[in-house]
Amino acid sequence: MTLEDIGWNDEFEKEFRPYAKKGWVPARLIRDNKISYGALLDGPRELEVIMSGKVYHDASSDAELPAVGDWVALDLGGDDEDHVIRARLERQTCFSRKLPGKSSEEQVMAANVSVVVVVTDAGSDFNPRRMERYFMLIDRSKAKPVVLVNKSDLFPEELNISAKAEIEELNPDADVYITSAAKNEGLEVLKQYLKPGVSITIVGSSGVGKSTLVNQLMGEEWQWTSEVNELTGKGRHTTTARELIVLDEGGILIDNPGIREVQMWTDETTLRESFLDIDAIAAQCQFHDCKHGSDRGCAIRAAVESGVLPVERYESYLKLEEEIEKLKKRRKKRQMNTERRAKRDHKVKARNLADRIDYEKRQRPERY
Ligand SMILES: Nc1nc2c(ncn2[C@@H]2O[C@H](COP(=O)(O)OP(=O)(O)OP(=O)(O)O)[C@@H](O)[C@H]2O)c(=O)[nH]1
Ligand SMILES: [Zn+2]
Repeated sequence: MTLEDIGWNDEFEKEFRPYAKKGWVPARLIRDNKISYGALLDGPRELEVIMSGKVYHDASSDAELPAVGDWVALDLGGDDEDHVIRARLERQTCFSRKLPGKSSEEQVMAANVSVVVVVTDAGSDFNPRRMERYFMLIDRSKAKPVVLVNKSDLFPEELNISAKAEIEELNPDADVYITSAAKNEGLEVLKQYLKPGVSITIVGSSGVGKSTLVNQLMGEEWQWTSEVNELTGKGRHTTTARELIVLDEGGILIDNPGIREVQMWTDETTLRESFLDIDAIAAQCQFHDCKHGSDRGCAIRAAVESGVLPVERYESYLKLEEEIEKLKKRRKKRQMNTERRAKRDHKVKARNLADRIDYEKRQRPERY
């Protein structure tokens, strides 16, 4: 397997030249362990690496820190020494989200991904608002949006077709297909995107068929979970790790829990945004901390009384925080599972990043 097989190209090569002179080597990050990263190198070889204090301090925001999918310049350490990220190459695409709420902090889910596949279905998962949200993220990332209306075997053909049409109307740039991952129907359309060196990622709600799709793409011999070695966390394929899979027929699949989590975040933002009109009315309340009950000067109450705001709509607004709370619980659960896995798979050498950098400085003072 070559570097090109995992996404290396001329542009990266050019940018890397000065780093090569320093004796550093290119590597692609495939896993974010918070303290360390999993990196894939020529060979292929997988290493656990850490970022240098300089890379950490030079980043003016979290989004500038190395992320899954990034290409980095790696300073290989000898035995018992750390392998250190000295620089991050410019991202050619960047699939990221802004954290909800007041924070404007951006979080990178996957760098250098050319195609984002959104999986949905024509049934209970179908949600044009959520789909719009995905499209916004993909559009900003510069990746190509592809949508699969999956589980086609469960729904009448007309329903699948109208779901497809509705999605196409939302975004003329998106390629939309009707598929059944379980029956391996319609998936051949993905071949046109899965070219050597092209990275794709798959998003969509839980249970919509992402893992089933991945299994089909990997071919019969691959089992997404059962073939993963419990100790190393690596798949049976020697050329790949679970988070970055080089498909036999070309194409690089990037998948991790952080990317999968985008759906919950998307749902929260969509929920909030669907009540912007009520937020606007609430902003007119006389008191900042108005409970919209018997409070004096309540604009919400006035709007309900005058019929401007239907009472049912106000009631569903009241459930909003409850819904978001539910989403957060699910997110937390998923995060805990991920962390548990990361701890099991990798030895955590220090409690936090600052300790980690400190440790490195003490080990190799000559580099600072
Ligand atoms: N009938 C039908 N069932 C499907 C199809 N694709 C997936 N399923 C089933 O849906 C269930 C969930 O599928 P998964 O592939 O695990 O869903 P996922 O999107 O990976 O879910 P998370 O891992 O929670 O994100 C499984 O029981 C699959 O067999 C399909 O095209 N048709
Ligand atoms: Zn009020």
